[in-house]
Amino acid sequence: MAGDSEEERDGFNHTPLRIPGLLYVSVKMENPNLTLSGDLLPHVSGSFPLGPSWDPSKALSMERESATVWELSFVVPPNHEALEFKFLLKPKCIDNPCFVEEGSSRVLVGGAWQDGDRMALFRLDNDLVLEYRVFVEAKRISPFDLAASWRAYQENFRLSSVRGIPDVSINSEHQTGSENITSANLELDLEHYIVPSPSTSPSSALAYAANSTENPRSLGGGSASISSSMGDGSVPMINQPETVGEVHAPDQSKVYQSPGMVKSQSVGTICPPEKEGSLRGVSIDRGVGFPRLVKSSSSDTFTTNFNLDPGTKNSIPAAAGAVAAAAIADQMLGPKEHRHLAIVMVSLPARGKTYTAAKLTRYLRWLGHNTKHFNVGKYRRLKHGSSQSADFFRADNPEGVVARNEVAKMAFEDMISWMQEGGQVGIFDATNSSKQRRNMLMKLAEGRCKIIFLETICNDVEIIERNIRFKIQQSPDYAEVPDFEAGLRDFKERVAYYEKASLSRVYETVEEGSYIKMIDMASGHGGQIQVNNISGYLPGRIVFFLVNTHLTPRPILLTRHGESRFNVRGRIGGDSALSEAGELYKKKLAKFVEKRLKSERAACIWTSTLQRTILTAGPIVGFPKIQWRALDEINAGVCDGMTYEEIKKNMPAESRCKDKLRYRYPRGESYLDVIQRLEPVIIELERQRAPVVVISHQAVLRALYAYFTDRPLQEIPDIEVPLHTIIEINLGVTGVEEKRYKLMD
Ligand SMILES: O=P(O)(O)OC[C@H]1O[C@@](CO)(OP(=O)(O)O)[C@@H](O)[C@@H]1O
Repeated sequence: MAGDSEEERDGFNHTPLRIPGLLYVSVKMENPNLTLSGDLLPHVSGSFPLGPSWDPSKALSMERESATVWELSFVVPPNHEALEFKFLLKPKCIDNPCFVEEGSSRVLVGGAWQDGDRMALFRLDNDLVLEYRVFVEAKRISPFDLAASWRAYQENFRLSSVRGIPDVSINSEHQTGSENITSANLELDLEHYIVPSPSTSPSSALAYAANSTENPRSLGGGSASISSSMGDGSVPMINQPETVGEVHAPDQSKVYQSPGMVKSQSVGTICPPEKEGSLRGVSIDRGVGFPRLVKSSSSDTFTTNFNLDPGTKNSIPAAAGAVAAAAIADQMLGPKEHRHLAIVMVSLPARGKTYTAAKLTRYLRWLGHNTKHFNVGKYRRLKHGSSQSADFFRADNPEGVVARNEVAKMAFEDMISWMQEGGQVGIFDATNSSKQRRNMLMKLAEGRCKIIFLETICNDVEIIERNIRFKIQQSPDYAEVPDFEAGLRDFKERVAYYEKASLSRVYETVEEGSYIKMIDMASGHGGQIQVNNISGYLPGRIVFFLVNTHLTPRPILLTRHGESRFNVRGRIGGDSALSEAGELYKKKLAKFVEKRLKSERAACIWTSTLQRTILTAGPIVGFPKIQWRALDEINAGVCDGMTYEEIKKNMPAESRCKDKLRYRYPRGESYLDVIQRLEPVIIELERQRAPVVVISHQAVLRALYAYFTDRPLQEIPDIEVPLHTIIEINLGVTGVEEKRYKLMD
C-alpha cells in the first residue's frame, strides 16, 4: 500500500546496517632539492597509534614514491583520536644524529591536518635549512577491501620455499629417489596425451614459406581471392601486361621520410621482508596489496602523438624500451630515405633464402617492427603460371630474363608502396643473383628506402640436396609435375643456369653497397658472417639475430608451472607455492620430460626465478636447470596479489582490456615490456642446438609462443596457454611445427 514503510510491509526492521568504513590516509613529503637532502631518509615519529613512541630510533621510515616524494600510508577509523607526530630525517649511516622538524607537533584529525599543510623545516648542523612540502590525502575504504588486501599482503610475504637454490643446478637421480611419483606415472606412449592445437597454430612443418608471403597488389589486387586460390595449390594465371614493369614515380608528399644507418666502410667477419611491526589497529602499507592512491595509469605511456611527417605514425614500432627509443631517435635524426629498410635477399636457389627471410620477418614483427615479406616467386607464378621449365630461368633466354625482371620490379614497387603507407622493413625475397638485377633495385630504391643485401651462401652439398628435395615436394612450381625425379632434374638444371660462369648474367656475389653475407651458417656450428657498411640499431639487431640462428632441428617445450595457490584463489602474480594439483603436475612433468628427452643428454630446463616454476622443475632429474629473471611473470605492480575483481573495484578508472598489449600496470609492466625483456631469451632459444624445456608463466609463454607461431602482437595477450599442458614447438629445416600434450584433466 502506498505510504507504508518497509517495516510495516514485512515486519522487519530495515534500518540500514552501518558499515563505518575506514580511512586510508597517505602522508607525503616532497623535497625537490635532492642534492641537499642527499643521504637523509624521511621518517615519522609520534604518539600511539601512529608510532610506537617518540623515540627517534623507533621512527617509521617513509617509502620513496618517486625521486622527490616520500610517503607513508596507514588506516584509521574515521572518528579516530587526534594523531600527534613529527617528521624526522635520519641519515643512512646510523652513527650520525637525526634531525627533527622545527615547530610544534602535527595533529591529524579525521584524515586532515589541524594546522594546515605547513612546510616541514629541518635545521641541519651547519645551519642549512631543508624545506619539504607536506601533503595528506584521506580516502574511505571498506573493511572488506582492507581485509582482502591484508590477506594478499601476508600471502605475498610468505617466504619462498626455494630460496637458496642456486641459479644453475642439476638434480641427480639419487636425490629424487625419495619422491613419491607413483601417482604421477604416465602411459608409455606419450601420443596418448596429445590434444589438438588451436586452429591458429602453424599447420605443419612442411608448409612452404613462400606461400604465406605478401600477395601481389599489382597483380589483380584482391588479396583475399589470391590467397584462397593459393591455398588449394592451384595457381591462377593473371595476365595484366599493362601494369607489368611500370615504375611509378613516388608521390613525394606521401613518402614517409626517415633516417638510417650507413657509416662504416669496413668489412668485418664475425665467427660464430621483513614485515613491519604488528601495529595494533594501524596497518602500515609497504606497497603490496593495499589499494594505494596511485596516480599513474600508464596504458597511455606509449604514444605516437608527436610531431613527425604525415604518414610516419605507422612506422613507429609497436614496442617499448630500446626498440621504441631507437626507432624514435632514427626518425628524428637520420636521412629521410633511411626510415624504411629493404632487406634484399641474394642467393642461388635452394640455399635457404626464403626460410631465412621468413624467420627474419617473424623476429622483426615480434619486436614490433612493421615488417613484410615479398616473395618474387609468388609474383612470377601468378603472372606467368607455376609450371615454367628450367629454360625460363636461363640467363641467355632474353624473354625469360625480361619476364623475371618485370615481376621483380612489380614486387619491389609493391613493397615501396607499402612502405609509403607506413611499412618499416620490407624483406625482398628473390635470387637477385646478378649485379645488373641489384643495380635495378638500387635505382628503384633511390630516395625511397635504404637497401641492405642479405646473401646466403651454402657449400654443404647435403644441405643443398635436402633443400632441393623439399622444394620439389612443396613448391607450387612442381605441384603439377607428378614425377618426383623429373622435377628434381628440372630444378637442378635451373640451379645450374644460375650458376653458369660463362654467361653474362651469372651468379655474382655481393660486393656493393651495404651487405650481410652468411657463409655456411645453416648448421649452427662453424661458418661465418661478413658485414659491410652496416650501422644503426635495426641493422645491428638483424646481424645479431642472424649470427645466432641456424637450422638444426630441435624441440622447445613450453609449459606453465603447476597450478599455484594463487591460481586457486584467482590472485595474480605473487610468489606462492604449488596447489595439490600443481604438485601432481610437477611429478607428471618430470616423467614426461624423462620419456620425451631420454636420448637428449644436452637438453636444458629453464625456469623463472619465482618459486612456482622452480618447484615445478624440482623432480626433473639429469638435466641442468637455469633460472632466468627474464622468464618471471608479467609484473602486475600495485595490483600484484589482487584478484581481477579487486582490481576492478579498487582501480575503476583503469581499463586493461581496452589495450591489453600496451596497458602497463601502475609500477608494473605491459605485455610490450615483457616482449622487450624476452628478446635475449628468444636469441638464446634460436642459438641453442639441443632441446630446451621452458617452465614459465602465462603472459611470458604467450609472448614466446607468439614468436614461434608468428602471431600478431595484438593477439598475444589473449593466446590460450592452459595450465598442465606442454606445448612442443619443433624448429626444423622447413619451419615450425606444434604439438600439445595435456597431462592432467
Ligand atoms: O595478462 P593476463 O591475462 O592477466 O595473464 C597474466 C596472469 O596470469 C597469471 C595467472 O592468472 O599467471 P601465473 O599462472 O604465472 O600465475 C597471473 O599471475 C598473471 O598476472
